[in-house]
Amino acid sequence: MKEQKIVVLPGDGIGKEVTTWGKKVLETFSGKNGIRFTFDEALIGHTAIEATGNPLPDETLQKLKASDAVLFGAVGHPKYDNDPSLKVRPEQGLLKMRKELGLYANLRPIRLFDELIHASSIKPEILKGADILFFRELTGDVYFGEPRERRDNGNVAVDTMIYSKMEVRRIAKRAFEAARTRSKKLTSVDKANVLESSRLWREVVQEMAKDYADVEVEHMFIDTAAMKLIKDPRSFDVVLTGNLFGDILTDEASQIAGSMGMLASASLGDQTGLYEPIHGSAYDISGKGVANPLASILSVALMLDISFGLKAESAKVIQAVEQTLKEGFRTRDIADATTATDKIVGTDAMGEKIIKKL
Ligand SMILES: NC(=O)C1=CN([C@@H]2O[C@H](COP(=O)(O)OP(=O)(O)OC[C@H]3O[C@@H](n4cnc5c(N)ncnc54)[C@H](O)[C@@H]3O)[C@@H](O)[C@H]2O)C=CC1
Ligand SMILES: CC(C)CC(=O)C(=O)O
Ligand SMILES: [Mg+2]
Repeated sequence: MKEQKIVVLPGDGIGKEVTTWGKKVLETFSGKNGIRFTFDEALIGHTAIEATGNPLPDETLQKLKASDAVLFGAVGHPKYDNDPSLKVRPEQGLLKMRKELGLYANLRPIRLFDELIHASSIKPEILKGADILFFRELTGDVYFGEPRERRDNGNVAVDTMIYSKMEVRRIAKRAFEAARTRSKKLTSVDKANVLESSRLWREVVQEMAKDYADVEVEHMFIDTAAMKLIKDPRSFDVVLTGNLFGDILTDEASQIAGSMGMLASASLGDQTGLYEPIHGSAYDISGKGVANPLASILSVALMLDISFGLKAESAKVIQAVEQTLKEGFRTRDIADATTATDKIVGTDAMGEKIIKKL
């Protein structure tokens, strides 16, 4: 039996609540098909700052580097959001983790389950059939660029938007390869009419397009992409973009799937893979037992497939989600206000419904 080490990082807020269910899903597959999962929990974010003063303690980083896959929840706490002057912040732990593990490719599938077509605020006839795969670059851009500082006695703030050709090439390669296995259409999103880093981005994608003549490439400015995503979501298939634009566009795209609580992601590089919902710690609903655990559970489906090649098991998780939605069970974020047929359940009841089907 092959042993695979999973590091679980619940993090903060609803991160803890939903990761419990992602982990339980993994447990149901352990010891089957020649793979046994072992679990090791570690600290990150506000929880880690409270315990150690560090949002990504060395002990956590060592465990992550020795892992076969990581299941992450979310970080963040209102204490820091309400006081921008604080120097040590939970999100620094997340950014450092992505950088240290070389997780440059963030895959964010926008999967619309038919059962949730009325949960979205977009009209069903605009949505039906929408299916998008985002490739968000994850270790570059303005989130990491230097200098990043205050000047002029704190009266001026500087961040640096920066990309190298190498950084663009490696994420674009993954997006082109994925486009080949899907509808052979790739939309690269930038702001090349204004930003030099975007002009470099576009130049690299144009150069690479020559090697992927079978893929239709479209270049779109971020402002137009934000508009078209809502106007005509079916006109997108694979979307390639940078760290900042990808962060924003995928939160927007969560409304195609019905809720932030439905979007899973995989962060990949050359070492271990990390799987996490796209949402944050959602302190507005934390501790109430209402968070949707399906994004964490669907992140585990991505892990089973991508990190462990367990395609049938991954499909089984997705089917369990689909079936549970067909039966009418909904956390309140995906409830359809126009019908009385939804059965509203909390985080744990939703998690249990899924586990019973595996
Ligand atoms: N990957 C991460 O760890 C991320 C961390 N953050 C951090 O999280 C904190 C809160 O940020 P927000 O801007 O509020 O973004 P958020 O993603 O936590 O929440 C945005 C909205 O979506 C709802 N929501 C999110 N996940 C949900 C779920 N599973 N079920 C039901 N509803 C859900 C929330 O209730 C809220 O109304 C901040 O400190 C932020 O820095 C934000 C995004 C990602
Ligand atoms: C700290 C942020 C970059 C987290 C976030 O919003 C994300 O990764 O989507
Ligand atoms: Mg985000």
